[in-house]
Amino acid sequence: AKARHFKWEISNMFWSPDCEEKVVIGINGQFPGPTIRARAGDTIHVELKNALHTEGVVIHWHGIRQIGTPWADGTASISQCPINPGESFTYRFTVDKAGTFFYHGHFGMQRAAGLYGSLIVDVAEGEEEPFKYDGELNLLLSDWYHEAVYAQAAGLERKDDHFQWVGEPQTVLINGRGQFGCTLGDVGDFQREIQRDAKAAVCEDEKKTNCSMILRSECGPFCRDTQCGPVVFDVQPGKTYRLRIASTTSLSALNVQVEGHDVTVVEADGNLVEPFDVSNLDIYSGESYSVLLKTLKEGESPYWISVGVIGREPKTLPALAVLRYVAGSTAQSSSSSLPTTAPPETPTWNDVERSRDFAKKLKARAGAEKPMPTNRRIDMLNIQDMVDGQIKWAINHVSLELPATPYLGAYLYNIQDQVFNTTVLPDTFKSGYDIDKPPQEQPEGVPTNATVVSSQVYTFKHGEVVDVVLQNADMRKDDTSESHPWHLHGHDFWVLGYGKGAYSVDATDPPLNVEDPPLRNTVVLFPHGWTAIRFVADNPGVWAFHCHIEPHLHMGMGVVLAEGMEDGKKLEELRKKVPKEAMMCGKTADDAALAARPITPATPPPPSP
Ligand SMILES: O=C1O[C@H]([C@@H](O)CO)C(O)=C1O
Repeated sequence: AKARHFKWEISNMFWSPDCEEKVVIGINGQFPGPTIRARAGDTIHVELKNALHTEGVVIHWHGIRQIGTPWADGTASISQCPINPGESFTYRFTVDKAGTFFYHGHFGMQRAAGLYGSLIVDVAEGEEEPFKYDGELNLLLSDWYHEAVYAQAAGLERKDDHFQWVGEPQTVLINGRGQFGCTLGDVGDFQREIQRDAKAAVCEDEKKTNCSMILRSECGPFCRDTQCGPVVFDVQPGKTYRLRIASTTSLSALNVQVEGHDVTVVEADGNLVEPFDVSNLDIYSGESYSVLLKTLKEGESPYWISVGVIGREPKTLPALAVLRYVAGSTAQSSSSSLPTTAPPETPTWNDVERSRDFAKKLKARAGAEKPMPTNRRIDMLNIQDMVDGQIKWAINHVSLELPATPYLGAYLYNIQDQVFNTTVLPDTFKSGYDIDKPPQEQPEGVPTNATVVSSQVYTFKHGEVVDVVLQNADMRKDDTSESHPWHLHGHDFWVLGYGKGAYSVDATDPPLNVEDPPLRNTVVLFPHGWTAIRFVADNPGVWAFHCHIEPHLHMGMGVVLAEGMEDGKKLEELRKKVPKEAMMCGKTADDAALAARPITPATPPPPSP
């Protein structure tokens, strides 16, 4: 295993992800940030300088479990203090297993501002994947808003009738590239409508070399070498490629299709799955997949890779990339043509049955460890409710509000009650809650508008095996319910099942899958349904578990899990390992400073004459 060192500077910069110039948060002048590539067992050292002038920053390593390094999880207010403008912080953690991951900002809505990149871990030296491939293509998917995240956040916080939802994104991006209001391929009426409304973009410098990729005249041209030029993947015929696909969208659920090619799913969230073939793949924010694609014979024309919105009524054009066949070793093919075919159509956005069927196809790869029996079940009712004039998302009627001091620091210095509300969160919600009614219209006996904003946590003894049943319900509007991708920090979990309506132990049909459930770190909760997962609380730390939709988390849709914090000895060990700079804020600032001070007494001042 190796130590891999990276030096990053994070700053605001002008960029044109979709041909419209805006400000993004970049790393070392790049958007998306640089790809981290490592092998399982390696240690990653990222020395990060915050060159933003007006806000702190943290980076979360999505899907990395941070075993024994909870302070490196990169969640502001939970695992560390934000790194102040001008200051540096070094993340040090082990990537313990192979897989397709990514990293992103986890303070405010910085992920939606473009702070993300890929993190790819290969198997350890000398080890092999149980499948073979000749090459890799990497697709980091995201969505992009023209409105600055500060305006988005402020809109979500407005009171009463002034609440301003972020709406659908302007553009879907593949590897940080997209074309606003414009599509490279021939499209249907709905898409033409969106296109007509939007401004056509032009190549930044048409005379630049390599501007060979002239696209549809009504909205182009786009040069391949501009920031919004389409992604073109060159492939050779008769080979197998591993497509690594990860989604760090702020809002959108996506569906990915490669025209003319079925793919075989082999990995989900860094875990091997029993291979299965699909013609298209759903991916929610926070998820990642690897699929194998077999290329066709020589002389094929180019094909579209299409990434469209599902789950919410789309107002955003599908993103398109090109799969270009090049013969033999002439990788720099002169061919500049786009596919002449119509891009594959995205499945109907609200076909939940189709999406649920896809989700249910995922099973652990044969031979994987089976889950152990559970000790505890927590039901988590997901609702949207009004609190003091603000629209909030809440779990069991508690909407998460993060404290100024990191929870982890509060435990390390034993000052929990100075930092957050220490009343533990309830393991269930009031029986009789009608999930088919909005919170303000609950039947008698069930509290209405009972939601509070709070910093409370769930606590777990080391080694507890915990089932969580996420329960979806009506939003504030009757008969409406949305899908939510839930992401757990610090662990993978088994996905035991998905169901419709209200969860009930007796009526669970089919029963929960404890035979071959897939391990994941993100799972979708479908509209008006439930999702059951199981995890082992064997990684002492304080971890977030939340909806990965950026505006929903901002509206309180998450919970905090304090795990193994009851063991004084373990806490003592942990305290010695945590970099003090991680806790130099809020109520832990003094303790951390004290602990960092050298034992040797300061030199006494010279005696006055
Ligand atoms: O949190 C949300 O708010 C809006 C809507 O419910 C209120 O305008 C929406 O679609 C969300 O997902």
